[in-house]
Amino acid sequence: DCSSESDKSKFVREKMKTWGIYNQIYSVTSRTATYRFGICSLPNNSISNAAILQEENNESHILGQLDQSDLTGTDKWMLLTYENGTRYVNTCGNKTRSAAIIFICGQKLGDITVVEENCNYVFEFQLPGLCSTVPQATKKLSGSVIFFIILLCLASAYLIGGFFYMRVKHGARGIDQIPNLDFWQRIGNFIGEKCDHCRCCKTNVPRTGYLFQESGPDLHVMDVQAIRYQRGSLLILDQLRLPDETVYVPINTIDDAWKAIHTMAIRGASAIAVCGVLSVAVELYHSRTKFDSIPSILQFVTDQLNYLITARPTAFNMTEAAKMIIDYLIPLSNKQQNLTLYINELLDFMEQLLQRDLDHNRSIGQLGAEMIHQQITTKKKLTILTHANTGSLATVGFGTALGIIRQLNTNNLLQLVYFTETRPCNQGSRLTAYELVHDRIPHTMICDSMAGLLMRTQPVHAVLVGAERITANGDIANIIGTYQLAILAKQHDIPFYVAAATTSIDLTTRTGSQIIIEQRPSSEMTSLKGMNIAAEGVQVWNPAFDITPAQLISSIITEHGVFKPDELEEKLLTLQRTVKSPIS
Ligand SMILES: CSC[C@@H](O)[C@@H](O)C(=O)COP(=O)(O)O
Repeated sequence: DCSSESDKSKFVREKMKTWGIYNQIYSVTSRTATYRFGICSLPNNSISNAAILQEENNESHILGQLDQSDLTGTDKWMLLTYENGTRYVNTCGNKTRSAAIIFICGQKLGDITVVEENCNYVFEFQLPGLCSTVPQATKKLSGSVIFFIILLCLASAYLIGGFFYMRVKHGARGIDQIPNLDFWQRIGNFIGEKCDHCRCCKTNVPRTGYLFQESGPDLHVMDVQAIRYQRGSLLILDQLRLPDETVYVPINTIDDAWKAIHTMAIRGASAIAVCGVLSVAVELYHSRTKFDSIPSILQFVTDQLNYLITARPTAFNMTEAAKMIIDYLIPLSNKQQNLTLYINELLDFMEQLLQRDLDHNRSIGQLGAEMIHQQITTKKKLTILTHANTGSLATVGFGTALGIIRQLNTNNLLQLVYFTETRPCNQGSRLTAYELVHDRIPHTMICDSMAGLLMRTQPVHAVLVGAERITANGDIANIIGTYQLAILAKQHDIPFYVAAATTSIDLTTRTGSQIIIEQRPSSEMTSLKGMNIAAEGVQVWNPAFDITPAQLISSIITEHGVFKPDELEEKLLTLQRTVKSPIS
């Protein structure tokens, strides 16, 4: 029996009796020895008073005496020690052997681990009775906890299910994967009054961001955006960093815009025009108090718009937008004498360009998809070849030629779109690829030099490109490589379509030969991402655009209809006579 009669030892002894280990004998074998011990009892009645016996190499040692025990603990832990065992000889300081049994919470009753067996002996003894003392059955959940758990499960199911639905069905990425994002933003009022993609905006705020879905066309917030604007602030997606990084950079001044257009951080005829005009709007808005007269504003706006045209002169859209704004301003200068109202009206007018471009592209998409579907008689879905980037990144949204491809895909008429990588600046492999992957449109990329073989060996139902400028006779200037595609299309009897808004049509220039072709730096050809890919000192020629003559073009698809190149001038003049508003 354990001899101590302290209160603690009595308490522990009673507990041990309850759990059925009191007076029991146990054994454990380590790598070097076997230990037999009794819990407050003798493991071997023939060796009197020996509470723990160690058997090692045919020798037996007593590790502690029964009448030299101590028993202590609480209901979470217990400790049984024995002392005054066999004395060590010439080791461990010649002291007597002693041992401790630590009782710990564990599910296997009587499972013993030898923790220490060098001079001192320590054992761990698993005891389920030392684990939680609260019986499971008494842990009842309250009604509100159950309700909360159900709510949590439903919310998780909604979030996880919604997340996958948005991702898989709609191709959503980033924050757009949150189900009903629009709704939560609106009820949570998470976006303030000057918000750019919510429906909570006050209705008297001009529709300056093209993401205002309620009143504008249903351009989805997930569409790639080249331009983000609200009054006083303009951001562009830096296309030089695509597809590696999606970074929006602020355009605070007209100079910022000129540089962004010139370096092609923003490119595409429509996007250039909108970015240029909105940079004037932003600078005008921030410096509005500095103007002291209406003629000074008129002068400022005219000069700046003309300056912006020089950033990339081949594209006509910037010239057209500049002319339209100046044509609007001159009569307004006579009509409106209040400086603040004059500036506000001007800003409203410039901001309408966003919506106009989007409307144009939507119409081009629909008219183009219809026309191609009617003209190309095949039972199969269509395979289209396109060049450069003419999508959301080249415009305010949706795109011109790529807009038609989007529409064909939506109408389930598209089998595949081939697109060229578009050397030297890779607008195809960097930008068109980015949009096609984003929109999950079936696609295959080719090098520019593969177009001939492709048309000869694979079914290609149409070639579809955009335009930087269309002259009165129906010639077009477009990104370099367009001309050779038109010749190849002719050779292989494939229709060659051009998609462009009427804002790209320049009736003041008669033929393509009069168009000034922008020359780009040679580094665009000799290096890639700052790495040399051509021999040092090589001489290069790098025209950004080429001219495709009207006779190689099957049709030109505009927002007002599909025209043959030779009927374009007459149709446009008729339209200009009938359309009243300069923004149409
Ligand atoms: C609005 S898309 C029409 C053109 O801008 C497009 O085809 C094009 O040529 C773009 O050229 P880029 O040199 O990338 O500005």
